[in-house]
Amino acid sequence: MKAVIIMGSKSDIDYGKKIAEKLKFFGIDSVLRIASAHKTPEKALKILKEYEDDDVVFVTIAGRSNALSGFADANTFRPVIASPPVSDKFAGMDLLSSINMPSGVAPMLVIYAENTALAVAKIFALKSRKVAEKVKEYQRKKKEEIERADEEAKSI
Ligand SMILES: Nc1c(C(=O)O)ncn1[C@@H]1O[C@H](COP(=O)(O)O)[C@@H](O)[C@H]1O
Repeated sequence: MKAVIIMGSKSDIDYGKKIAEKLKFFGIDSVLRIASAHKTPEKALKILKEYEDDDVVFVTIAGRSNALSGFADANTFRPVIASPPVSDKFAGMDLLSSINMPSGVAPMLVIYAENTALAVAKIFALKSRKVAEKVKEYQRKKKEEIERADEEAKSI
């Protein structure tokens, strides 16, 4: 059970590390790899094949024009979560390249590191009781945060 985080460039490394860090809360190991569908498609394919026989979820991080996520999804039977780094450059329009896929290509789009880790965890929770319990704990904590915030807001 592992998340394979494939980044399109070394420039995505901080975002990749952030997802890896968030996955630790759920008890999920991850590995960080770099390959670009635009620039090194053979390498991207090799990475997919390297892990595909294990129980993995692929997370693809690709800014600007996201070819990597669709490419990855079309070439593996494992789930692919596209988690493009959000950028306000170019009016945030990079995100559009992660949405409208050709038929038969279905990477799941989730943005932000924490949400991406949660999505990975929910997939693994299908098989692991331990991960399922961590997801429930996570959700409990989120609800408690809102309860606390509400109490504070009331007394302003
Ligand atoms: N979107 C893609 C792909 C791809 O989709 O194959 N390869 C690199 N990139 C992204 O382009 C941005 C700049 O990449 P460079 O550093 O190579 O210029 C990065 O966010 C990367 O993920």
